[in-house]
Amino acid sequence: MNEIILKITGLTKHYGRITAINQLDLEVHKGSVFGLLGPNGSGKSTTLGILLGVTQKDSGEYEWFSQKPEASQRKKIGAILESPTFYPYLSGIQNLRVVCKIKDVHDSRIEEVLKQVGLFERGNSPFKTYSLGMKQRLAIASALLSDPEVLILDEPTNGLDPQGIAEIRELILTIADSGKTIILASHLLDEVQKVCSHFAVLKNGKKIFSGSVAESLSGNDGVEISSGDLARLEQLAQDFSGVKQIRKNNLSRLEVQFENHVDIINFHEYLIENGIVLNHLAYINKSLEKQFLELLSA
Ligand SMILES: Nc1ncnc2c1ncn2[C@@H]1O[C@H](COP(=O)(O)OP(=O)(O)OP(=O)(O)O)[C@@H](O)[C@H]1O
Repeated sequence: MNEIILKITGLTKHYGRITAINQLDLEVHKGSVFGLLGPNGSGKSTTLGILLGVTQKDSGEYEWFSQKPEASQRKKIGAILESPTFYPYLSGIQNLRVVCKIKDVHDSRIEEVLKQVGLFERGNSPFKTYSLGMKQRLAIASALLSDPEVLILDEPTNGLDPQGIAEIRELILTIADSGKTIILASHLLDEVQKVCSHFAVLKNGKKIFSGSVAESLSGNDGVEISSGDLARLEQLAQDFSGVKQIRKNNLSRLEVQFENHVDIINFHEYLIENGIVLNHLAYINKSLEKQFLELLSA
């Protein structure tokens, strides 16, 4: 996952007095599912628009595949920025034929992409009979026609019902498994948490955080423990080096925070060696949501 697919440096865009993107730096690595997370108006769509060459930047640079932007790269990037317009009376297959002509892609790709998005059985039905989720899947199929290395999606589950949302998220993961790099903009933390491997948080056009989702989720916030002899447990916890903080909560359990997560295992072994058997042990995990809200309110 070390190859850099996209590198953005100091990207800035103003709309009159509004700074839509402010000195944005980002790196997206091959094979990752990268989430651009931020509330409405934080600059996600503007960023994607610039990266696709449909919006002019004011300053800063970006490189796709370690090269300065040029038209030929667009073939390697599939994108859905807004709901694409399909002909309502034409079938899925006929609509994709139109896209093939525009993109100069051979028709033989249609069967493959329809299978990929799970629409093969409905390929001959008119577009207007598709559910919203199916329409979105056809849009993704259309973006996949040129077999791009990168797929860019702006709010891919907007307006879908829970089943449609689950299907699209599943599809994104399947596409990522096939080796493509995916960049998606979303204001939904839950979405980023469920499908992305890495993410950056934008606020007023500025990047206020970037990192791996797994690392952010495994943020060691400690454990909640209790035992028959709480006083002894507390004493042992105080004596253990690596314990940052101990607090008795309103369930008469101890919440113990550590300097780093390796210490949790060591800590448990240490308690057993000292004759303490825990009757409760639960990890306390600060959710990504809490971290996200903290970041945005900072
Ligand atoms: N064409 C435009 N003209 C003027 N201002 C714009 C234009 N496009 C975006 N903006 C402004 O730039 C800022 C960033 O907007 P952008 O659409 O990139 O954010 P976003 O994070 O994608 O939000 P949303 O999810 O609401 O689309 C906002 O303040 C928005 O009002």
